[in-house]
Amino acid sequence: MEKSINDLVAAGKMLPLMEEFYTIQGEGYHKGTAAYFIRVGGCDVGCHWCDVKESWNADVHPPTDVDKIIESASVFSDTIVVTGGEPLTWDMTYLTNGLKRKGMKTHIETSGAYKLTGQWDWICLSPKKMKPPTEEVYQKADELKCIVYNKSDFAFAEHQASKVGKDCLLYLQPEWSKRDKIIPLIVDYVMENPKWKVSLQTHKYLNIP
Ligand SMILES: C[S@@+](CC[C@H](N)C(=O)[O-])C[C@H]1O[C@@H](n2cnc3c(N)ncnc32)[C@H](O)[C@@H]1O
Ligand SMILES: Nc1nc2[nH]cc(C(=O)O)c2c(=O)[nH]1
Ligand code: SF4
Ligand SMILES: [Mg+2]
Repeated sequence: MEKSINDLVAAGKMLPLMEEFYTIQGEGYHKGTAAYFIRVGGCDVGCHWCDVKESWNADVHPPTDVDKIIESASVFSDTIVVTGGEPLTWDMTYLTNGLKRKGMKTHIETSGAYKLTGQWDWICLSPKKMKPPTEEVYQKADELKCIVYNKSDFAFAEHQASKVGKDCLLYLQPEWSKRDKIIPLIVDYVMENPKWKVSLQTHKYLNIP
């Protein structure tokens, strides 16, 4: 029994599901768009400021039938955001094939630290110093969303921006706990470097998930 669940997880037919919720995409280019979020557990990137540390340990999130996840996701809206945890810890092929068959638009929030799997209409790449993205994901990213926690993150963001495709949108997002200090720096930076745009975690201001 144990083994067969592990096999199904390895095949991407079951995933450790942390939560699913219908909300408004709060961040980046699609901010303001109603979307159904699928949050998959498991991440070992280890960002010290991560706002969903409860997602890290996959073992506490029940392996869930991906067919059931697809069924519940397609009820609410046609935009599905897969996040985590780090969704690319797992094989996203089966999940996204199922969502595409239902006519859904598939979006992913990822650090890009692991092999890109799945069929995506929108890839939000949020690179982390601890475990940088794989080379292949840079050219596939639709938006690059760099988190700014301190001044040195601007240089990291510029280096990441040098690796993405020419049409990739560039966002700087303040780390939430440091927002009062960082927002003024981001504002100045974007005015001086207008290829960047500001992204805020607007769902936290709206008091929604
Ligand atoms: C929780 S992560 C999950 C997806 C994936 N592991 C990743 O990091 O992209 C979702 C998004 O929230 C951002 N994020 C996480 N904690 C944050 C914080 N404290 N302040 C601002 N953004 C944060 C991440 O950089 C990422 O863009
Ligand atoms: N509303 C809302 N928008 C989001 N955009 C990215 C999120 C994430 O945690 O991946 C997120 C989230 O947790 N909630
Ligand atoms: S990669 Fe994403 S989920 Fe993992 S620790 Fe960093 S912000 Fe959190
Ligand atoms: Mg979030």
